[in-house]
Amino acid sequence: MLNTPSAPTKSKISVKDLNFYYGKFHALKGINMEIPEKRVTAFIGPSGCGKSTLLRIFNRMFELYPEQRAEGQILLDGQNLLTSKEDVALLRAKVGMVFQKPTPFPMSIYDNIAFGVKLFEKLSATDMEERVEWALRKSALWTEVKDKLHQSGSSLSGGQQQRLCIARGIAIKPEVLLLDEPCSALDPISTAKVEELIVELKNDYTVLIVTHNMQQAARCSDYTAYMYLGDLVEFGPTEQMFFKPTRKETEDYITGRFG
Ligand SMILES: Nc1ncnc2c1ncn2[C@@H]1O[C@H](COP(=O)(O)OP(=O)(O)OP(=O)(O)O)[C@@H](O)[C@H]1O
Repeated sequence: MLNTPSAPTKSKISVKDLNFYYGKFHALKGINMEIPEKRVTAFIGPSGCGKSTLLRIFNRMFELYPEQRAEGQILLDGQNLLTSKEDVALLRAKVGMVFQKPTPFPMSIYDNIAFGVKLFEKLSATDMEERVEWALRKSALWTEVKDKLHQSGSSLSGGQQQRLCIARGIAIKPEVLLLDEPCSALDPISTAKVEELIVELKNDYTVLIVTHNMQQAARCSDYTAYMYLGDLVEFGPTEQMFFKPTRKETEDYITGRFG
């Protein structure tokens, strides 16, 4: 069953004439798109088309590397985050990211979540306990870990670790959550749990997900962007992209005739 976006929603992120370079390599070419608020937008396309590159621009991750350069505008609620003077740590509190491989910090389950919250908020011990429980419940992990909050995060299974990373990401209450192939290291049961969670998260967050798994894009996303060789080929409601794409290239990719 494909998702049909419910009521239309306002744009959370506007991408305008975005070009991106790794040194001289032109990796993203004139991308324009409006990413809807409180919806799940999936980025699909063959390996190397620029999906992860685009995702990492949304929280300025690329700035860690001096040879990487973005031109154009990315407006988050109207503010260009590429030129904003805002501290990058504050941007990353608003735009959280979860990576392909689960990356729990080498500390307890509880501290994995409390650590990031402490950077941005001064909470009493009781409020912190509530926040940790809230994030773990939202991430569908609470019942599995509530009796072992002080055990190491790395003692959890891969799927539980990934849900812990999602809990850590949402505990600081971001507005946007970036998920870069969050299920690629997970078994089918854990994948199903994370997918359910993604659908749940859009009640509160704008979710952007890079995935190689077309069924996953179809199951979880409201909007889908198909990319190829640094171009955004087509972007629209997921149902339309899967059943009535306007571009032949999209249809070929989605039906597996690509390549
Ligand atoms: N650090 C880098 N330096 C130079 N080129 C890079 C770098 N990272 C990515 N690229 C190139 O940029 C292009 C886009 O890569 P990107 O990782 O964004 O693609 P992708 O669609 O996410 O691929 P995949 O699905 O395989 O993860 C590719 O041609 C890649 O080789």
